[in-house]
Amino acid sequence: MREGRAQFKVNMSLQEENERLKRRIEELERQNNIFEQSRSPEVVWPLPAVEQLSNAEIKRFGRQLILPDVGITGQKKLRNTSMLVVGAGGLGSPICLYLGGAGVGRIGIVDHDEVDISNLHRQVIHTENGVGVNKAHSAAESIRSINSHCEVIAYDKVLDSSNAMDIIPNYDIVLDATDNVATRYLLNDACVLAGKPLVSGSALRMEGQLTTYNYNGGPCYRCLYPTPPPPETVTNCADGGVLGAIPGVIGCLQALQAIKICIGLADTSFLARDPPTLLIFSGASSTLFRTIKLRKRKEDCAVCGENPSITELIDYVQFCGRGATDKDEPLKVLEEQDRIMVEAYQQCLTDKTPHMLLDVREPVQYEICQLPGSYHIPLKQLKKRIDDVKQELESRNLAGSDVYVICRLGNDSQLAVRILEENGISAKDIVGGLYEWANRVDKEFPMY
Ligand SMILES: Nc1ncnc2c1ncn2[C@@H]1O[C@H](COP(=O)(O)OP(=O)(O)OP(=O)(O)O)[C@@H](O)[C@H]1O
Ligand SMILES: [Zn+2]
Repeated sequence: MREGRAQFKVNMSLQEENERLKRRIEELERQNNIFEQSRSPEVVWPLPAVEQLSNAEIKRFGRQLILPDVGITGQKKLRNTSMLVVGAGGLGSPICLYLGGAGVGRIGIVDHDEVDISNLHRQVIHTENGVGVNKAHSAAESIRSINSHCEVIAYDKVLDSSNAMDIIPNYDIVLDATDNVATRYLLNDACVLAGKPLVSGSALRMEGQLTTYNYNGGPCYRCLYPTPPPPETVTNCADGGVLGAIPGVIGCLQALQAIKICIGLADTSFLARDPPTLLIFSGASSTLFRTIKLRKRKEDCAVCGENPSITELIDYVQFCGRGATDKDEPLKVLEEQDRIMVEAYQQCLTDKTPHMLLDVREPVQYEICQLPGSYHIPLKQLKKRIDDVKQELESRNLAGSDVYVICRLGNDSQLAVRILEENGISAKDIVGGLYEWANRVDKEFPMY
């Protein structure tokens, strides 16, 4: 018996070692790929400077060239500048289209993800034909079809601590078009270390924000936000929704800001004022735009301060409690015993196990689809409406029975279970929510 257990332990540690080595090989292959890419014979580093614009370029950029703010000098600067766009999603789409169209000489695009049909309402650089294609490659193709003179380099990988310093120092201006906190800190630190301005945007629901970090002696992201928010308080487009035109507006402004930095117009822009400014866009309000002054660079900032404690990239997944590919890493705030799989919940239904199903999605989502018999209270109202839950349990003759909690992806439902348990109601989370239900139990269930 004991021998069997010892053998089991040996097998486990061999298996773990095997997994670790596999991960290491993958990591080395990834780094090697980037190295190969940056050394590929067609790509010359740094971007070779062009002294004169060709007749074809003068014709193509005529409408832009006659602007006194641009002129031949500005157009040549664009031609001789390389910009890195991280994220080819809602923000990255207009950024890439306008930078490519404007005549930026070299554009690098980083994105590990593939185009999904639910991206197309806002990620306008991709098409239905591109569904399933890596977004960096899909965006690169679109730019090339708009401006074949633009040199586009697609990096079909996650930008992380292992590769950021191989990529970022090669570019003049960096644009953050990503959607997660870990990448925001990574980009910030990498841009400070490499001395690059970072044009940063964000968009969610009907709102967007824009600012430029590490530019003109201004603050970096860490000067303003030294510590990341708790992972469970961060919402992304998949959870919160977004109207397509919102990242459209912010992405266009990011492209404009990068162009202004490049041609030397940004110093007179409100975004480079002293103190620097954050632009807030509220798509639902009548005024649309407002600006707020940001604090100046912090002398004791951990990365851009006088005596920085961060002098190389750190582990941002650990620092933020959540990674860049948050789709693959659902929140995990509960212990196993407080959660059940969708198949087990289906079994509860078959066995008629006494329980109440609580759906904690927003009303607008609940209207789209719901499981029969579910009781609905949005997560935001749950704390105030605990008595309603208790009354509903009583009116269904279920007092003391478990409450099973469901949401769309299985994140909010975990937070709801915590609230219920804190209030003396026995509750369990349905892992992966309706998404997993639709995937594994009922293929006909509509998913959005
Ligand atoms: N560290 C990273 N490296 C490479 N690409 C990244 C990184 N972090 C985020 N991205 C990319 O940034 C893009 C952000 O796009 P967007 O905010 O529109 O969300 P999405 O992930 O495409 O959409 P949804 O959340 O609706 O599925 C995504 O394509 C994502 O893959
Ligand atoms: Zn700083």
